[in-house]
Amino acid sequence: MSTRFAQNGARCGWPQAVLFDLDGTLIDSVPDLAAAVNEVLAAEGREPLPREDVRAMVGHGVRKLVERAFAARRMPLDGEALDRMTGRMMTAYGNRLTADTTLLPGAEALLAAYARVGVKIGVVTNKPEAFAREILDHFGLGPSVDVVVGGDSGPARKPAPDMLRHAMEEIGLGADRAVMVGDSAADIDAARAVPMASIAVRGGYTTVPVDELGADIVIDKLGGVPQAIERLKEPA
Ligand SMILES: O=C(O)COP(=O)(O)O
Ligand SMILES: [Mg+2]
Repeated sequence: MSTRFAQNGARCGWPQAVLFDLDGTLIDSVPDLAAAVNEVLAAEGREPLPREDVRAMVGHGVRKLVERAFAARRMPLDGEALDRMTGRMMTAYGNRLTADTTLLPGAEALLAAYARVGVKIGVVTNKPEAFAREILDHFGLGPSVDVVVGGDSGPARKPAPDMLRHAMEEIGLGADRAVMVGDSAADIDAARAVPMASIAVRGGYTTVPVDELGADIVIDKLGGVPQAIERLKEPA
């Protein structure tokens, strides 16, 4: 992070806030998402999906994941049937939010470092807010995070800009004071629509090649965020 922060701890300068996507950016949740969706598929007599397939289905919320999973097992769902299966998925996944989910390397240190110097931290995820909070608390990240906006918090989900704007309203700063860090098109498209600076981290759940997402900077690892932010120009 900026030496300006490191040296004097002041809350001036840029950025004053960093917004993080959750799944594929701070955590690897696919093992639990896959186990839960396979439980719901099994109850309908459907074959399980490999984790790699589920990985490509994450990022647009629980309902979208259920829709994609059933479509992949030749059982397209919509309307009430999709509502019902989404309800089952909420129960199945809610029962194992952190059974096999892991923090991605560098997540803990990064959030703690920003929190220490007074940079506001937001988590902006398409997964339900309560699930996100439970996961963050499980990994001890809750106290470092100033605002959590989930797919059911009210604002339209990413790739719409609304959740990012809402997070900045809660934080009390303009979008030009923040950077969005994410793994997929939903995150980077949302940031561009705000508009807000963005960093894409490789290795997440994107189906679009990371270099084609249109982020201001692409980095290999979460630990590279502070250096990437140094390279981003502070908005006028
Ligand atoms: O699709 C989801 O449930 C969440 O995905 P996100 O945390 O990457 O926004
Ligand atoms: Mg993600």
